[in-house]
Amino acid sequence: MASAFSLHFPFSFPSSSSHPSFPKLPLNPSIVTLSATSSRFRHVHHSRRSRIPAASIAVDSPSTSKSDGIENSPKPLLEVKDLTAVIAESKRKILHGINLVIYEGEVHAVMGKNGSGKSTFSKVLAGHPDYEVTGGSVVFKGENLLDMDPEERSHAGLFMSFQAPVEIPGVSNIDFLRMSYNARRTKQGLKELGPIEFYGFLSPKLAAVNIDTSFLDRNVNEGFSGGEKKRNEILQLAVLEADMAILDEIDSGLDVDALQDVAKAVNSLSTPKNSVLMITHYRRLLDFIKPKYVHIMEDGRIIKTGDVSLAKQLEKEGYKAVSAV
Ligand SMILES: Nc1ncnc2c1ncn2[C@@H]1O[C@H](COP(=O)(O)OP(=O)(O)OP(=O)(O)O)[C@@H](O)[C@H]1O
Repeated sequence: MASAFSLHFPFSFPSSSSHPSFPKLPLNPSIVTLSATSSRFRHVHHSRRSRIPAASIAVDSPSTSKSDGIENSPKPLLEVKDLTAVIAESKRKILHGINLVIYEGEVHAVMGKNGSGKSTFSKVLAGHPDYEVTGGSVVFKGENLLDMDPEERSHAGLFMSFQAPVEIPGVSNIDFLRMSYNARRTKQGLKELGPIEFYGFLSPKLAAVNIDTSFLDRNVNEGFSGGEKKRNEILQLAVLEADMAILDEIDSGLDVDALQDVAKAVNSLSTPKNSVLMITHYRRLLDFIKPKYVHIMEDGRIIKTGDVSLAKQLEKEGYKAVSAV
């Protein structure tokens, strides 16, 4: 389902980054929207401030290859256990118990029929206020993600790219990127970068994503084509150096060249420490960004996990070949 974040965008931002009333800047436009609407979300979780130790989560799925106890072996980055969620307004149950563990350095893909709950899953991870978590747990970098508001999730290193990136009238792309970047640096106890230093940091990233410098002075996503918005999302990801990128249909609406650019940029950001969870309908994306695991979602659950051959089977035989019903 297409995200309606842009329709709900409630802020009217000042036209300049130097405006004094712009104190808390979340780390991407989607998160801006989420933060602005997250009071209901906070209610749902009653601000439980418990920190669930990672060790308490043991998910038995093919994607949960256990750490071998060697000091430098990959650590789990995201651990989702029996996650259930409903639509806040109607209480309709959408997620029926998701189990998934993603280790550092891993790329996972989630595929599934329209309406199977893929976007809902990603939005629940982002803390979208349209959904209430009704059960289960999500641990990110050893901390209880469900206790964090959307902005905190973003500061913690979670990046979400949504199907329909939001537009932010009155805020230039470069101001937005710099403020977002500095907000995370501040959280990390690092000194903010001034405009010139930031431009030096940004320039190679523009080249990697193949975005023209003229996009920096335009308002965030305003008037951008679908493909330009997706590239811009990846530019944000590159700037924020997130630990975990959740990319919801990053391939939709992209021409072949744009798809390759975006994929190349995502791949260039990959390190042994960060991970990607991508939602897609098409195997062609997996030719460019190669996942270690492909998960099939059906009716709000992961019903099957395999490697990329699962996506090939889907393409040939359709979802009936893997359906649980
Ligand atoms: N905010 C909402 N309000 C009402 N219904 C919703 C909302 N969010 C999700 N749904 C419903 O939940 C179900 C799962 O939607 P979701 O967008 O997660 O599916 P999806 O697997 O991402 O689909 P697609 O492949 O078409 O993008 C759908 O029936 C959808 O209509």
